[in-house]
Amino acid sequence: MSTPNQKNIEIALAGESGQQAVSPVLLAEIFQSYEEAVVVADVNRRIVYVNSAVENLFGYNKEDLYGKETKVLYAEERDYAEQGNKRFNVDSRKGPENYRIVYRRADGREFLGKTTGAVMRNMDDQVSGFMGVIRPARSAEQSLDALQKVNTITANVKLSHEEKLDALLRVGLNHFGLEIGIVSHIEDSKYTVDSCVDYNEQLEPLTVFDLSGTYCVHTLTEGKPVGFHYVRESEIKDHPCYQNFQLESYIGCPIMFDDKVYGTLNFSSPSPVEPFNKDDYILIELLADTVSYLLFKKLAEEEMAALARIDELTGLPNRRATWERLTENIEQASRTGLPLSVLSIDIDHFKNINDTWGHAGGDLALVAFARVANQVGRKVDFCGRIGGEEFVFVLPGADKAAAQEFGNRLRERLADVQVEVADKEPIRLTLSAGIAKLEPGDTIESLLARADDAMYQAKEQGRDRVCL
Ligand SMILES: Nc1nc2c(ncn2[C@@H]2O[C@H](COP(=O)(O)OP(=O)(O)OP(=O)(O)O)[C@@H](O)[C@H]2O)c(=O)[nH]1
Repeated sequence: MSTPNQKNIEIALAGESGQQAVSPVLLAEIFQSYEEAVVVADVNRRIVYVNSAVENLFGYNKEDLYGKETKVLYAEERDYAEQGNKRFNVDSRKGPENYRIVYRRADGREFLGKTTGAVMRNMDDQVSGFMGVIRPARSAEQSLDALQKVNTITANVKLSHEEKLDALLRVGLNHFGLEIGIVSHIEDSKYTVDSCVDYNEQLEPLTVFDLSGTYCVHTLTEGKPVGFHYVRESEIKDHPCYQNFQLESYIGCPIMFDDKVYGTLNFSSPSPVEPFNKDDYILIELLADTVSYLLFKKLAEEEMAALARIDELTGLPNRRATWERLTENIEQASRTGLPLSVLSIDIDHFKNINDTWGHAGGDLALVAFARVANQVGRKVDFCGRIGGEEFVFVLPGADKAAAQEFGNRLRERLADVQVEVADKEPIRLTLSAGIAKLEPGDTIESLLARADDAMYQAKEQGRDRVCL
């Protein structure tokens, strides 16, 4: 008796000559009772036959699949294309091969499948179709696959910190078959979503919850990975997280940072899942360690970047940072139309200070100037060290008169300072400053050049003064 699929298989298996290598009816009968999922496709990679195991594994009815490209079974379109290039094309001479592919079920869940695939040829040696036999990988193999992905993600220099976290969360979601992945930051009872992937697109980063309203409270109490696969059937069914969000499944692990709890890595879903096993707990611990490493790396990079912008001696913004901030201020002033003035400042007779009090004394004098500069400026003002004893003060919102008043106040405050040096008279400092106000068409260079000119005037006129 012929099955409804027989015609399709005949077409797929028969070459143009119509000669068949093996009876399609026999194939269908064998595969029907086969425990592993068998997919047969024609030369265009369209599905012509699936057995019952495919229906179970992928959650489709056979009829839904016939005529569709095998792409429908793949989680990643890229994998489908790659398989086409490698194996499932008419030029392929390779025999059966074993490989691993992430597949997607009808309900969207993904799984790793060990696959044996081959090109089928008829008696005339023409490609008559493709066949794949698929077995879901066992948990340990899936964990290994997830770990390989984690490795690839962390090693990828092209990904930003945020992209890496996003990719790691997706690895966890795929592995555990859950829908919401979160990196949380927890301080006291405040639970803040640092990063998240929510397949239902409801959760946003920076959302804040009370820790007691999340399952993570259990994770932190235990201090190790904790999982609930079916909350309704568990002892925590009265938990506020279940009452409020009906999350049936959860697996979470503390993220440790500098020997303290930073927060948690957790995955959850409104649907129950298979019970979590030992490998799952090992995997989430490794994922949490990876997140912790990424957080540490980001912090270290931020510190390095900040250090590269700070003058080591005075703690003021260095030349590079001064340029960056002044560029921002100029852009802002051009946008708002508010005035912006700068002071070019040079400490007077500094060579003499070095000669008299030594280089170390000169350094102390520079530090003393920086302290005064920080005290005199408003929050929006900033002073940068752009050379040895040369500084630039940037005053957003100040016109020339306000800048002059400010310069004189700075001069007077500096005059009050005595820099104590062991066994010597204290150092007293004066400064010469020149003011320039931002004009339309100014660049940093033209603005600072005018301020420098005014500063040289102040030097020429006898120092310890502010010139316009
Ligand atoms: N102690 C110390 N001295 C520095 C530093 N950077 C530059 N200098 C010195 O600052 C002095 C600057 O001197 P000059 O540019 O000749 O000018 P000046 O002596 O300040 O004289 P006027 O600017 O004309 O008032 C030089 O002797 C530099 O060696 C530093 O980081 N520490």
